[in-house]
Amino acid sequence: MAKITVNKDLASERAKCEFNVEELTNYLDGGRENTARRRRMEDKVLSVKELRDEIPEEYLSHKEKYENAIRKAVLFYKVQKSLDDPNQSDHERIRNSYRSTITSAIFKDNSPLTLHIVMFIPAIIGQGNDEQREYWLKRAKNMEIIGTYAQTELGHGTFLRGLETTATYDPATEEFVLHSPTLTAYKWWPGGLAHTANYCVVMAILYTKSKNCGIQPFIVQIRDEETHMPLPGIKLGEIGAKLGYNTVNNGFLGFDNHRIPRDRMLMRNAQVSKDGTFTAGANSKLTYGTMVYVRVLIVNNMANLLAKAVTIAIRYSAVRRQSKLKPEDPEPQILDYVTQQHKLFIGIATSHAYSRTALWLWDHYAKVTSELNAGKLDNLPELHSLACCLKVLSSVDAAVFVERSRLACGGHGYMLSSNLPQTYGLVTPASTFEGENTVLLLQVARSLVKAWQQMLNGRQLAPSMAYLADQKQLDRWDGSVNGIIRAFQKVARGKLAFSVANFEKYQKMGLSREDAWNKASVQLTAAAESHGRAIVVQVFKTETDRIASSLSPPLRKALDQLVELFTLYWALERLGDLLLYSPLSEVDVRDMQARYEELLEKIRPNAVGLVDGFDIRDEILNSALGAYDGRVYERLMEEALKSPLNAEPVNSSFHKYLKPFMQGKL
Ligand SMILES: CCCCC/C=C\C/C=C\C/C=C\C/C=C\C/C=C\CC/C=C/C(=O)SCCNC(=O)CCNC(=O)[C@H](O)C(C)(C)COP(=O)(O)OP(=O)(O)OC[C@H]1O[C@@H](n2cnc3c(N)ncnc32)[C@H](O)[C@@H]1OP(=O)(O)O
Ligand SMILES: Cc1cc2nc3c(=O)[nH]c(=O)nc-3n(C[C@H](O)[C@H](O)[C@H](O)COP(=O)(O)OP(=O)(O)OC[C@H]3O[C@@H](n4cnc5c(N)ncnc54)[C@H](O)[C@@H]3O)c2cc1C
Repeated sequence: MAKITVNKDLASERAKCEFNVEELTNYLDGGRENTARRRRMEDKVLSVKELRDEIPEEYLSHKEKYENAIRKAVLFYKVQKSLDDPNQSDHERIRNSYRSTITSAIFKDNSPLTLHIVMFIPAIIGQGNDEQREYWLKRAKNMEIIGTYAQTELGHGTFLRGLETTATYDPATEEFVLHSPTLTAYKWWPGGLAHTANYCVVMAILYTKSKNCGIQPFIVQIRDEETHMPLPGIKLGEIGAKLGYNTVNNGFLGFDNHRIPRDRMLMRNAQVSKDGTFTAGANSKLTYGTMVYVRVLIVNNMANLLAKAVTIAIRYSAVRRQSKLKPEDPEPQILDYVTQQHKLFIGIATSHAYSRTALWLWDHYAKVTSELNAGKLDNLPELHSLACCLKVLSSVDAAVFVERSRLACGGHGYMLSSNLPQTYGLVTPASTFEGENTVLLLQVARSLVKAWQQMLNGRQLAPSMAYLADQKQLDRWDGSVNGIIRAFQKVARGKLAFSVANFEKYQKMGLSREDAWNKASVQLTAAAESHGRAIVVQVFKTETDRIASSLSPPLRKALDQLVELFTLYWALERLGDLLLYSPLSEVDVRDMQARYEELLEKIRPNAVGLVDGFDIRDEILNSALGAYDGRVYERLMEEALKSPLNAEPVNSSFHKYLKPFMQGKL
């Protein structure tokens, strides 16, 4: 194997690291064996030469990008399938894949098969009855059919009860008639819908016996299995170029009285019998289950994407030298500027916070799902609320800290060859998809207001909200991490109390419940956000304490520093709230600021080790700035030379336009 020459600054950073990087990687993977398994899988995928791009994706046309993505998606799927362990349960498979970022080595802008894996298959699992699962899952898992999840319409994404696509049952033929009565009823957005999928799960308003029976899922064939032509009564196309996700093939779909057999309604929850009788499910919101599942997965996806961005930015900051700290000294590494540490170390801590939270949430999701399967629905509302608030916080924080990582790389962060803009393109839509963030915060607020009323009635609260009933005053600020967590809970409680009071006040003033809710909604969403912050900080601390207890002291210390940094960062960001709702004094604030700065200094020697610990290979980072060897300038030039404009010394436009223009002939 060729010896790698590592940039000397990066090499000396690695020499400084106080803990064993491999131990950190094993900790993140959940054990040495998991690290080994992940690496074996990466080796195997990366050994397939055809999965690499010869021409960087960004220089392909829109159509070429899609065709290239499909070529790779098919090959990638086959390689992955050959590595699949059939003895793993779905729960284990997903948990074990939480640290896998290998998809990024193949697609800078995501795969056109994403929705098949992430939503079509899970929708069949969650919404199909046993018979339907038996038939459709086999076909979907073998890739005999490719599907997507078609819910959003041109006119409605958030408000599901406002969807316009109808599925009207015709007992004479025992069929549903799918119809898009208006332009705004067209399905719009589903990934893979345009030219990839031949089936989809369509969410439509069911009408039977002339009654609206709410939104139900239908499995609908949209293209011929042989020719791939759209079926009669189906209008299909692609929605066009976007900020990111350009290889995901998002599409539109309209129905012109398209008929499907009765057994294509996914009937795990609600059913329509042959004569058109509708039987409702135990809870109509079980129909929304696929979204809950993806919201849970998004938390982890955000942690991984942020780990990528911050790895690139930290390594670059160790290599990049700029300006002067002291006139007599050489230019320092930009990582020595405390402002740079302030921009980036929080990204490392945040990725850790959400990867721990994501695993905790996934286990909680699996527990509640098995209860739901046994007909016990009590914990569904809390799961919905948790999935909403953690999806919101993880997507917001990831977008902010990925963009901050990009800005921290100066001009070079603007280059696509840094892979930071594309990474931002992958995180930012997560604030919109699977439930727009404000809307989800309002769902969380709704559950908090309900909990508040339950508390006043002396009823027990769900575990994640139990702190609301804690009436004890926080009479002394002790500044410890646990003390700050309690203070965050007091903030959430105080903001909730304030918004409930306002909500009630507006109603007493004569506003309807709905108008009062709308008027109080800025405060309500703020309370929901604070509730989420309190949960993330607490889960990060307790899960780190629980899992890291057996680690070596130096690694344990480094992880504790990240927990403390994360806690202090948010305390300082939310000073106004803490001053309002906790016994924080000016002296305490100054103390926290000093501790925060000390922490930056303590983390500084470990910064490169911490991102090396994420163990994200160069092929996955796909970045001229972030590669392990730190050959930043050489890679930037190598990538620049790949620009098609550099293939010839004079471009033909010179002769056609510039020269005549400059000579006054045009
Ligand atoms: C099988 C193998 C899989 C392997 C996978 C492994 C790895 C995958 C690898 C990588 C991928 C990882 C992660 C994924 C990353 C990226 C994702 C990729 C692509 C994303 C593509 C995007 C897809 C989409 O966006 S799909 C469309 C999503 N759309 C939405 O989310 C719409 C949002 N709107 C709503 O949810 C609802 O309209 C609403 C806002 C909740 C309101 O609904 P409504 O009916 O009006 O209810 P309300 O009246 O407000 O409330 C009534 C009552 O119901 C309760 N409620 C609401 N929702 C739920 C729910 N979901 N569950 C339970 N309860 C719910 C609500 O609280 C209220 O209760 P109350 O009356 O008691 O107060
Ligand atoms: C990259 C990407 C991929 C997607 N993939 C899919 C897919 O595969 N399948 C699919 O079905 N959909 C998909 N979607 C669609 C996505 O789920 C919707 O965009 C999302 O649910 C938001 O709906 P909307 O676009 O209608 O926004 P809107 O609901 O119109 O939101 C616009 C604004 O109105 C505000 N607003 C709306 N309702 C309220 C309210 N009740 N209270 C306060 N404010 C409100 C929002 O906060 C926001 O500021 C995808 C979207 C993106 C960006």
